[in-house]
Amino acid sequence: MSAIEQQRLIVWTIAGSDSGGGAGIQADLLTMHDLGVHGCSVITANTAQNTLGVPAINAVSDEVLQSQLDALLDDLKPAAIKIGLLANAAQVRLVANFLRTLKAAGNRIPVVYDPVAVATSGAQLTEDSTGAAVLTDLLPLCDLITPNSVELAWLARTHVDSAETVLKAARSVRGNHETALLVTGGHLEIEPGTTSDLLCTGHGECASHDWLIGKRVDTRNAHGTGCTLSSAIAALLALGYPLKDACVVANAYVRRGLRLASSDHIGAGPGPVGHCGWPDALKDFPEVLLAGSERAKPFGTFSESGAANFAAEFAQPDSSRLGLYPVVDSVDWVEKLAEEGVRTLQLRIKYPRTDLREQIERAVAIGRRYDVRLFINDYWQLAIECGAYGVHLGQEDLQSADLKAIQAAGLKLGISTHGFFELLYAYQFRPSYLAIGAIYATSTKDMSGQLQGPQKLARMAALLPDYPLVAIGGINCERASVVAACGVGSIAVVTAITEAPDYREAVAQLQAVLESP
Ligand SMILES: Cc1ncc(COP(=O)(O)OP(=O)(O)O)c(N)n1
Ligand SMILES: Cc1ncsc1CCOP(=O)(O)O
Ligand SMILES: [Mg+2]
Repeated sequence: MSAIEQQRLIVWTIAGSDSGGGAGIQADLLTMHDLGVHGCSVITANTAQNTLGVPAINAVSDEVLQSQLDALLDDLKPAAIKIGLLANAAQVRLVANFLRTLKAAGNRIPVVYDPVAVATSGAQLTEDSTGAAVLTDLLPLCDLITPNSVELAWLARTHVDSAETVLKAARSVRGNHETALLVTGGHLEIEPGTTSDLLCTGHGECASHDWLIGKRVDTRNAHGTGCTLSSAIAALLALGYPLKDACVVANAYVRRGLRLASSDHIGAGPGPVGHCGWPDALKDFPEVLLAGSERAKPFGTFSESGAANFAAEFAQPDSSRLGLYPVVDSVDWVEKLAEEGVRTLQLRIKYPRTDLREQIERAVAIGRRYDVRLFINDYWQLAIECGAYGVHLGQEDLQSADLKAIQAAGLKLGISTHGFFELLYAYQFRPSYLAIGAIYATSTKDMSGQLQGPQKLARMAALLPDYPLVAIGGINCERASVVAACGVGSIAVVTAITEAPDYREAVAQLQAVLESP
């Protein structure tokens, strides 16, 4: 392969063919192509179907299924696997054996299983005994399974008709496995006018769940949404997106397809969801439900203690472009950079001494003198007491900090985010700015597993074009113009200034990049 050829990642779909072209293998390959990966197909059944129903399933034999898997493994190794319709328990066991062998050989390939059991038309697509085989053989080998509420009820052998019963059934299906579970909510309406997907992740003490709420798209063209969602997640996992990010981006991809294909007419029945490219509009993305908000009540996740500290809609800064934003660890640096005309600064003290309050007071006084937007990292109580311009908090601080007190004191609030899921989560607080990082590898802080890169940054920034956004992590004078072109109005740096041979020169260069039109 020459240096300019780029290897396209391969994603397999092990699923049924939909002769109507709306779901199954056909939807999967369209999705994978749309998201920039190469899709390979392993057909489990040649379903005869159109937009009105499914006259026949036509499962392939075990030999036919195995031969496709073996052929692909010889030459087209996957970066992720999506599994859809498995027509009977024997197919479940065959695919499970195949995955087990792959894993035993040391392959770490993400597997997403969409347990297709019942078509939107109501047609049963798999044999009854399949469910039990899924739970014992296949589920433990998957990273994520994505049932809709009907499929969840089928797997859990229970009735699912409310937030509470969805959560209970999801927990019973997951059992003690690490497999994450995303229950798609198209069939249930927990909050009027919306769809709610339940995402269960983590394991043991770290198990948690999130509700993803999206505006319901009024369309009958929803055929193939489950297949499209799961293959989009597989494609995104192959591309290196973390699971929660892959789930919210795939959710948006499907809702974009529903919105843009809503007026299509294909067949006499419900037509297929569209495959309409990367989701770049915030309106297609779900909102992440916050436990402290009133809205969480019908979902059973409302917590009185969370609500006591909860606030949203923080004071906006005087400009949505905060410009060059050095993050420094001493009052001396605050003063030197204020003297250079830097207008946004953060005091980030990770090893506090006994005179922490005094340091913050001095920094605040300098900030006032030079008209600097001075943010204090972590120490929100001292920031309030000393009258700082604002506070910068990490995701984990959002549970413990008293957001009501920060808001009541009129302080601005900046929140760190690392990817799409956290961006959507933090946006629910409507902070004064959202920071996105780490853009590049950095020696200042361990950010392994949280690197975004400029393409992802640009995709995130496109969702909030007018919102104050700050990029941070590994940014230096050479990289600053690429980062600024991603659509952020501010760049936060530590070492690009504190370790520069001439910090004045670094400030001037970085400011020039941010101020150029
Ligand atoms: C502008 C900006 N963005 C991100 C961070 C990181 O904050 P946090 O997640 O709280 O981590 P620590 O800085 O506390 O290690 C930041 N400080 N500033
Ligand atoms: C505090 C922080 N948060 C995310 S990356 C980072 C460090 C940025 O430092 P540098 O600009 O030296 O890479
Ligand atoms: Mg912090």
